[in-house]
Amino acid sequence: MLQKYCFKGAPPIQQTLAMRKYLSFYRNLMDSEEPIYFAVGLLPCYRLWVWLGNTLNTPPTNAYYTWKVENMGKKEFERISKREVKVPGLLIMKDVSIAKSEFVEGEKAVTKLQDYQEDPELFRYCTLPQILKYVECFTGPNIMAMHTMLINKPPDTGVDLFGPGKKTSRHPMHQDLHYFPFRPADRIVCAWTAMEKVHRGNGCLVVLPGSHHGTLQEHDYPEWEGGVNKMYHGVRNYAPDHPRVHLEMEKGDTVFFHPLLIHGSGMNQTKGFRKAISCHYASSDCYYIDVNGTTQENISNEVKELAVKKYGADSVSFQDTWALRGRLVQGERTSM
Ligand SMILES: CCCCCCCCCCCCCCCCC(=O)SCCNC(=O)CCNC(=O)[C@H](O)C(C)(C)COP(=O)(O)OP(=O)(O)OC[C@H]1O[C@@H](n2cnc3c(N)ncnc32)[C@H](O)[C@@H]1OP(=O)(O)O
Ligand SMILES: O=C(O)CCC(=O)C(=O)O
Repeated sequence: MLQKYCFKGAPPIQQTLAMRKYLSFYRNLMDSEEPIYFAVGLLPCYRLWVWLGNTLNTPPTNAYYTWKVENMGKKEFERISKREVKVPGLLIMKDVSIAKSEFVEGEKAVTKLQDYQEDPELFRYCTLPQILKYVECFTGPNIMAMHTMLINKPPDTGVDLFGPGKKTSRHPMHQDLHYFPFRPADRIVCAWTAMEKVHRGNGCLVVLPGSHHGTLQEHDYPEWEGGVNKMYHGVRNYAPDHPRVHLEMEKGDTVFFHPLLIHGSGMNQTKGFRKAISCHYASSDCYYIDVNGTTQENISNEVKELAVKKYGADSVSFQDTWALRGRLVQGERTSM
């Protein structure tokens, strides 16, 4: 640990007055109060680390970078999964293999948090200047965060609760534009950040390089033996011999990609959960399109059905579901 945080050794570490006061506060609390007060006393600190992690401008070269990444997002994910906080509009998704199971609970039951725009802790990711600086290159200065996800890809090894290796942790190859009723595509970009090391073993992203120069393809559910997650549509036809790149990434690495890029992710063959956080951004100067009669009609119908079921919103259009969830993160909300 000393090495990780660039200390030369233990001897030079001295207790300062501030450290002494801080530690004696907790000792007194523990010695003189009921244990519950100690837990309550720790709360400000629990929130402070996360705030510091999000606020400090700590680049990957800084000794505290790992500490910062560890304090961003993961704690909030835990609290949401345990239902300690309730976030308006948030969809908590279970993997199809356990969707009907009562026996998997907490973090292990959560494959994805979707639409975290009302959770200040997680949404801070979408406002990070380190991310927006690159996003702006694609969107221009008026930036909307349109779609937010924290993905917790579950193990698919068949050795634990997830059944006999049904491969449902895979994400079929798709183009994100299939889900979006707004254009132009060149003003939309996804930022996807690894919350831990991602590699082929735990299901990193797989991309077909150059495919973003093509057009939007027809998408539908792939015919997978073990079942497919709801709304996980895949591109119907793509050349199976198209070169592929597996994006192996370190914790904290971010990839930015075009909404026409054909991509997906593999099965998680480890016993751990592979976490990543992402946001789809669009220029607020983009405009909505009517997808009726196009290849996007199938997903539009599914999303509207979900909006009716969840919110009883029977007159909501596909475009409205996006306008309601989009949040301005920079500049002016001109059109979207
Ligand atoms: C303001 C209105 C907002 C409307 C919300 C719109 C969401 C739109 C999604 C857009 C995605 C854009 C993505 C672009 C980027 C590319 C991608 O990420 S592609 C993948 C996109 N798809 C998803 O992300 C799907 C996300 N999941 C969900 O939305 C939900 O978790 C859900 C699958 C719809 C289920 O949620 P919920 O209805 O809350 O679940 P339950 O009440 O527990 O169960 C209901 C019913 O559904 C079955 N079920 C649950 N989970 C799954 C699953 N993973 N796969 C299949 N079926 C599932 C469950 O068993 C219940 O079935 P029953 O028969 O009714 O008992
Ligand atoms: O994180 C993953 O496994 C896949 C995510 C993805 O394909 C997407 O965000 O469009």
